[in-house]
Amino acid sequence: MDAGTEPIPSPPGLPLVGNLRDIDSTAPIQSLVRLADQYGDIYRLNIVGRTAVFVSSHALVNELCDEKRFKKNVGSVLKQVRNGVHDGLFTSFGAEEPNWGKAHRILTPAFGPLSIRNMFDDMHDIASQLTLKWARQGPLEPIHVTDDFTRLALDTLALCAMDYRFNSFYTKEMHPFIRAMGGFLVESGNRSRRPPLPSMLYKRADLQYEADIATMRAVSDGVLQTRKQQNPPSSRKDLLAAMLAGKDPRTGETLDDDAITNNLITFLIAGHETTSGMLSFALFDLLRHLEAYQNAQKEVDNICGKGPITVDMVNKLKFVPAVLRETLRVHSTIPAIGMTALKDETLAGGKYAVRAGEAITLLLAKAHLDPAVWGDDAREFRPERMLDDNFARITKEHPNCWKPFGNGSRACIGRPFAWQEALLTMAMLLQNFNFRFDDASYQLRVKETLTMKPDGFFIRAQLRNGLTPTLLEKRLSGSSSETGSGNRTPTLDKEAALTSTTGQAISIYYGSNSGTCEAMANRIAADAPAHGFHADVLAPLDAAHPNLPKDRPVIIVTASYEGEPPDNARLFVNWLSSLKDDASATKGTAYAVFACGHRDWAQTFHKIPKLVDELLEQCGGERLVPMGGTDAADGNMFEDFETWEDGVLFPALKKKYGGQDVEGGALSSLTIEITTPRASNLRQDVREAIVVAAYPLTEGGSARRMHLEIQLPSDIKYSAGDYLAVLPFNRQASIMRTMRRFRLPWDAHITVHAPKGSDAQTNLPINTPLPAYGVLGAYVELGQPATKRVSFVLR
Ligand code: HEM
Ligand SMILES: Cc1cc2nc3c(=O)[nH]c(=O)nc-3n(C[C@H](O)[C@H](O)[C@H](O)COP(=O)(O)O)c2cc1C
Repeated sequence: MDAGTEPIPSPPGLPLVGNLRDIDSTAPIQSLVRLADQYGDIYRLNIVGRTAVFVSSHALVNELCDEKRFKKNVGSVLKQVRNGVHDGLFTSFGAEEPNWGKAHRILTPAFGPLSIRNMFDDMHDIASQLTLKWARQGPLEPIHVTDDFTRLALDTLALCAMDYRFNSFYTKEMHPFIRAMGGFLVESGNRSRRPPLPSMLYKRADLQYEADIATMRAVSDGVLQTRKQQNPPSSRKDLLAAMLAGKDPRTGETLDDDAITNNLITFLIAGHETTSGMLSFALFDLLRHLEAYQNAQKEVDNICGKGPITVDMVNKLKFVPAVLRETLRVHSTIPAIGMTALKDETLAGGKYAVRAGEAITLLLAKAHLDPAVWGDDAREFRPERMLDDNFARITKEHPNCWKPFGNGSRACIGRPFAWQEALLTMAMLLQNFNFRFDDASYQLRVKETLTMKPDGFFIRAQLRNGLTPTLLEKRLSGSSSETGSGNRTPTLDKEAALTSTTGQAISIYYGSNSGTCEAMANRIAADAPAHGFHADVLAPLDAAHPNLPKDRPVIIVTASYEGEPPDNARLFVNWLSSLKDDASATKGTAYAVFACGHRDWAQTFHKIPKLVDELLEQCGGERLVPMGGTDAADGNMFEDFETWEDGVLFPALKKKYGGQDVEGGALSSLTIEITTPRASNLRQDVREAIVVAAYPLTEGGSARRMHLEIQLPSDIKYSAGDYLAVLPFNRQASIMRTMRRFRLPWDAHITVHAPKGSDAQTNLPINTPLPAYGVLGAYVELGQPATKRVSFVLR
């Protein structure tokens, strides 16, 4: 013990095994929380000769979140998980392993707001599968909530990460990968608790363990190699694509195949139980708190109505996110995180000593209930306290009081992914069902594996408002137009934006890891000509160091990451910070700053843009307009940005530099071309005509005959004997039936390949992917009875 410190309380232990028997191996976290109730906010255990410290008050957790003094500890279970995924992001020892930094920098953009938004359609696909399953099972069937949410989380991850379908909702048997991963995780836990007995005793378990690892790696590697060999290369923008194409901005290196496989498996491991646990607890909490349930459902009804749910709707929800935050506070699915001191340290103002390298566990399951932060009703589920403003206030007043996604540089990279998926799923379920407990007397039991989840929790789901499974299917599948391109934020072509040279020049810089600020900077450049300006520079902020233009206005759009600059703004921010005592260093530079951030990073919200804005003024620059800003949590980033651009930035620039609005001056790389590919797939001498009148000639009972008047193109004449072809336009019900028959998801695309070298005589579009819905709707005849040969092929 260090001089002047007190001993850390410790339960009495037994010889050799120490406190091993104080811990129930099937529910270790619950044992640790009970020990905290008994021994206080900090205690030390001795487990078979190794000591570990456990803390559970907010004050101590806050102290331990200081990454200058402490770092993540890869504990005994994670060390075992390393057998399967080596130095993948979750299990890596951190900065000391180069692959961690490399993967972290390459993958951060892939989890940025734009990328996650673009995954919405895939998430919608899998959430629809879950919703339809529950609808088709009917209200009498008990639903094993956690199992189905695990299917959802795994299938969503596999589809969004690597375009792979486990199809867990369609098969009774689990996919071999999922079976292997389950076995691998359970055995990793078992191995971490094994008494030190000869390895012969574990031979069978060890063999199975090795086989499970081999299965997981073979599946991931297969997906990776298939993608690499795809010709023409895949145009998908998923996590695998980011890993294959991404270059580390610091070293210029790429990830090798091994690192890609490690991280693909890591995402599946890190993301499935955590997300499934959060959703399961959220549904449990809502069912136990009917007022909150009704509020959440009312909000979903108001925002999403009865139609297909879009990403913009999900981003407008306020109460449902509060439900998820409160769920993660009361039931952290990762209930503890491990830290260790970088050097010998004292805690609580010098009261307790801990040694460098000693395991310190932050018991979030208890710290999240600290009355010092959350008040006397800390144990109660009250989503209202987590509504945006309150949440921002509490997390600002009590830094690090809500840590379900971990800490600092080792915090969860998949958080925005899990958040969007969970909000969409909750919204879709509340929109379409009323839920009740299968057993009204169910008392929450918590099952501990690597994460926490409700045990034996069953519900029943009744479709709302007279919906039937068939109607529901239509409602869900009607979403293609709303959730397709309309959700994507247009990116503008940089070169096009820089071609204009008329009007006053402006220089535009961005600090951006995942593309949002860059897209906004592009937008300013593209819009400038319409206001009588042109962009002569459009570049990352680092390009502006160590010289900022003084002869033209400078516009800066930047984000922050854990309070640090984005990767392409580090040099600039360092340089600017070094000038802070020189009141004339940026004299003559007129500037405007726009800030992107996320208020969940309460301590460092907009930190870098604010710093840049202040430093530029401090060093003699001229602030043209007050800093503008937006919060990714609100989901209106581009709306906020446009309001600032049109209402503040350009008016101020025009006032100072005399720019004039130019009609038609706006540049956009997006142009619209309307084509009728069906017509162009016909023979060249075939033309389309218009039906101008159609009415029945017969009355009910007799065979139906129609009078049709057809207007030909003006340069075409019809002679008796000329062909008139009627092209199909199939009913929605027939199209949907066909899609079901072939198990096509609503957003499937079809490419019809002609045999190489053949001159295929067909009206079908060849070698180009088209939505299956369109092909079945307008290219093939579904109304005719199938011929014998067709029936034979379909059998
Ligand atoms: C509600 C859902 C989730 C929760 C509560 C959660 C929680 C956490 C926590 C607490 C950590 C830090 C662990 C530690 O300090 O040892 C973490 C790290 C991580 N999570 Fe998540 N997670 C969730 C979803 C996801 C998803 C969906 C993915 C993948 C798409 C993911 C990928 C990761 C990775 C790769 C790390 C390691 C990051 C690093 O150290 O660089 N997580 N997560
Ligand atoms: C790992 C991580 C850390 C973040 N840290 C902060 C932060 O400290 N302060 C803040 O305001 N926003 C923070 N954000 C939010 C981003 O700044 C925000 O999403 C921004 O729009 C990203 O811009 P970009 O896409 O141009 O990189 C963080 C986001 C991530 C993924």
